[in-house]
Order: sequence, then C-alpha cells, then structure tokens
Amino acid sequence: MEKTLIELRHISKRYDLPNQGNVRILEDISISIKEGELISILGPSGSGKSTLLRIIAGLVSPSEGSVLYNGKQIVGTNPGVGMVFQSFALFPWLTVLENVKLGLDNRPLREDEKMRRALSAIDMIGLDGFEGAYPKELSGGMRQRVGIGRALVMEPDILLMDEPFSALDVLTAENLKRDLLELWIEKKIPTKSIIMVTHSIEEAVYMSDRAIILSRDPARVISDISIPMPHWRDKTEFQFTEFVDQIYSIMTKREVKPVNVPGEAKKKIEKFPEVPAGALTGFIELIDDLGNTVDLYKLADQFNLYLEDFLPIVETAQIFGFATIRQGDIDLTDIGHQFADASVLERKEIFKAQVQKYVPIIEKIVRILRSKSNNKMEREFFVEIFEKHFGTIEADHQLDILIDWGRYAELFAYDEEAKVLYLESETAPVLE
Ligand SMILES: Nc1ncnc2c1ncn2[C@@H]1O[C@H](COP(=O)(O)OP(=O)(O)OP(=O)(O)O)[C@@H](O)[C@H]1O
Repeated sequence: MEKTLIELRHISKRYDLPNQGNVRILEDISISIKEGELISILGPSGSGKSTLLRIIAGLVSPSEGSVLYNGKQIVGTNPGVGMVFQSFALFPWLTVLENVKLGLDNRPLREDEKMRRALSAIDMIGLDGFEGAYPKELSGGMRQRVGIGRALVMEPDILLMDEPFSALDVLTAENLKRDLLELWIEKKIPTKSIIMVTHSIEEAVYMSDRAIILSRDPARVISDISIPMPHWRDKTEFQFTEFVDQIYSIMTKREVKPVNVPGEAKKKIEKFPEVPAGALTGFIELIDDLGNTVDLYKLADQFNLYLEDFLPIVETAQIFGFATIRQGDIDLTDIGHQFADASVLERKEIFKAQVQKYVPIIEKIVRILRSKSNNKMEREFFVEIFEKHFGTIEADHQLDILIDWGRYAELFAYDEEAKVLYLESETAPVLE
C-alpha cells in the first residue's frame, strides 16, 4: 500500500459575501492522496476548485475540518507543497534565475546551494540559456515554465497546479503538458504527488491517475474516478474516449436538489446556465441535423472546441426537456425533435410550454406583472430579490437570461431603455 501523503478530513469553507450572508462554498470534503498519484480536480466554474487547492496549500484555512500532511495536521502554510498558478505570478523586475530562486527564499540553504538548485530546475524545465532573461522577454509558455521551475526548485512532496495550462495557446499547452508529464513519469523530479485543478476533461484523462469531480453550490465530491491507463495515452483510443465520456456524463448530470432543505428558511431560487434562447435553438437544430445520438466529445472535436464549452448549453437543453445525456452522448427527446422541426411560431409555443413547466420563476415574474394594474414592473424590483439569492453580479446575469427566455416565449416583454418588464396585451396597453 502506498503511503498517504495528504488527507482532507471533512473540509468545509464558508465566506461572508455581500447581500448573501454566510455562504457555504465547500461542504464536507474528505479525500486521501497517496504517494505516486497525479490527481485532477474537475468541477463547474466557480465551484471552489481553487479554494480547495489553497486549503491544501495552507494559504486559506478551512471553516471546518482539517488537512493532514504525512499524518500531521497542518497549521499555516503546508511545508510539503509547491504551487503553480494559472497567471504565472512572476515578478517582472526579476530575471528567470531570480524568479526561480525565489522559491528557496525561506529555506535555510547556503547561497551557492540555492544557485545550484535553481540552475538545475531551470535546466529541467527547458529554459537553459534564459537564466538572465526577464519575464516580458519570454513567451507565455516559457513564463509558465518559470512558474513551474519556481515550484519545483523547492523539491516539494506535492506539486499543486491551478489550471496551469489554461492561459496558454493549444500547442504551447500540449508541449508543456508532455514535458511536465515526462518529468513526472520518468521520476526526474522528487515530487511524490501532483494535484492539478483543470477545467478540461481531456487534460484530466490525458494526465491523471484519478479524477475528482466536484459539484457546485456548495462543492461536494460527486465522483472519484480512477484512470488506470498506462502512459503515454492516445487520445483517439477507445478507452480514452470512454473515460472522457464517463466524466462528461457525470458533469452534465443535473443534481436533483431537495425542494425544501430542512433548516433553510428561505426558498432558494434556482440558478440557470446563462444560455440565451437563440443559442439553445441553434444547438438543438444542430443536434437534429446530425441525426440521433451525437457523441459530444466528437462534436466538440469537429468544431475545435473544448468539450466543456458545451456544458452550459447541454445543461440548458436538459432543463428544457429537449435532450437527454447518457455516457457523453446526447439524444433529442420527442419534444426536442418537434422543437427542431417546428416553424418559428410553433417553436415559440413549444418553448413557452417548456418554460412554464421547468422554469417556474418565469411564471412568478408573470404573476407579479399581472398583479400590477399597469402590468409593468421595474427591473430593479427583481434585481433586489435576486441579489438576496445570488449576489449583485450574478443577480443581473440571472435576470438577463430569464428576460431573454421570457421574451422569446412571449410571456412578457422588456423595455431596454426604461429597464421595465411588462405584459404585452391588447387589453392592457402598458408603456405610456
Ligand atoms: N476570498 C474570498 N472571499 C469571498 N469569496 C470567495 C473568496 N475566494 C473565493 N470565493 C468565492 O468562492 C467561490 C469558489 O471560488 P473558486 O475560485 O474556488 O472556484 P473555482 O472552481 O476555482 O472557479 P473557476 O473555475 O472559475 O476558477 C466563488 O463563488 C468565489 O466568488
């Protein structure tokens, strides 16, 4: 049995957020990380992946629970980790060598030993000859190599990486992934475990031994999948696409939340993906054109998109009852096919029926408008309500999307200039 390096025990994290009060970001997360494991953490945007990584690093303290490193609870920063950030986080006024050496700043080492280690790390990450260069003279890929070098120079037991490739173009990212994986697989670095946050399912399956998938609001571990394929992995191989499909289907499965959570006084307003009706319509048409059972992974590939780019739209198609997902394949439902084949007017009717069935908040908006004698209501009124549930920025976004859906379904209208929602009806002329 491999030794446990990191143990997360019942980690929760809450933040006090303006207008929202004390919000739970992470809930009861328990994970054990063993020597020799390269782990990916996946989850929807804003779910709390970075927060979890920072808790492992000891940069953020959990509200409940504890982090153990080598069996001991950490207090303050975790001495066993080195961290790589998405934004590189280099000091522009320091050279490559100085930036890398910075990783050793707090180590009780002699200057010549620090220098030897820094040069060796620079060599390892393929920046030999660039020791004296400044960040601005380097490409994005080279800058991230410096970021990785600064973490590796500490010879950490655990390398934590927060979306390390997502700020790079595709080719540069592929290159860097291969180089890093080579250091890891061929044991050229003494690192015993790598934990990587990523938004790319393909990256996770390409690199890691285990993929941990988080939910959102709050983040819980919804799946912990082992990927026991030998390296180097071939993205076109059947098994590879099977794993991608499996993870994809877990991530697109809508979480069924209990309507009334005990102890939760206020009824929650459901949060919807920000996908306008036009985009949803186009997507349903596309799936219909492509015939039955479309493999989303192949579809993304065909359009040179990340699979994850489809997540919100696929989720919306499911919410409206237009599509079902199984093992990474999307199928239109009967109503989905009807919607795709309908005329513009029929489409609006179908959309309206689905909205009334699955987006009850829009019905509530209509009811409020109906209850007013002039059938109109300031946008601000709804923003106020939404802010209590989602916070200021998200409240605006959520209202925008509901307005888009409500207008498409012709359930109400919206005056952009006056910022007023109103009912359009011959009997109730509304805007003076
Ligand atoms: N210091 C903080 N104070 C208040 N809220 C915070 C803080 N840090 C993070 N949050 C909130 O916690 C939630 C999770 O953020 P986090 O960055 O961990 O998510 P993520 O999954 O890494 O997101 P992304 O995929 O977009 O990078 C967000 O709603 C964020 O606004």
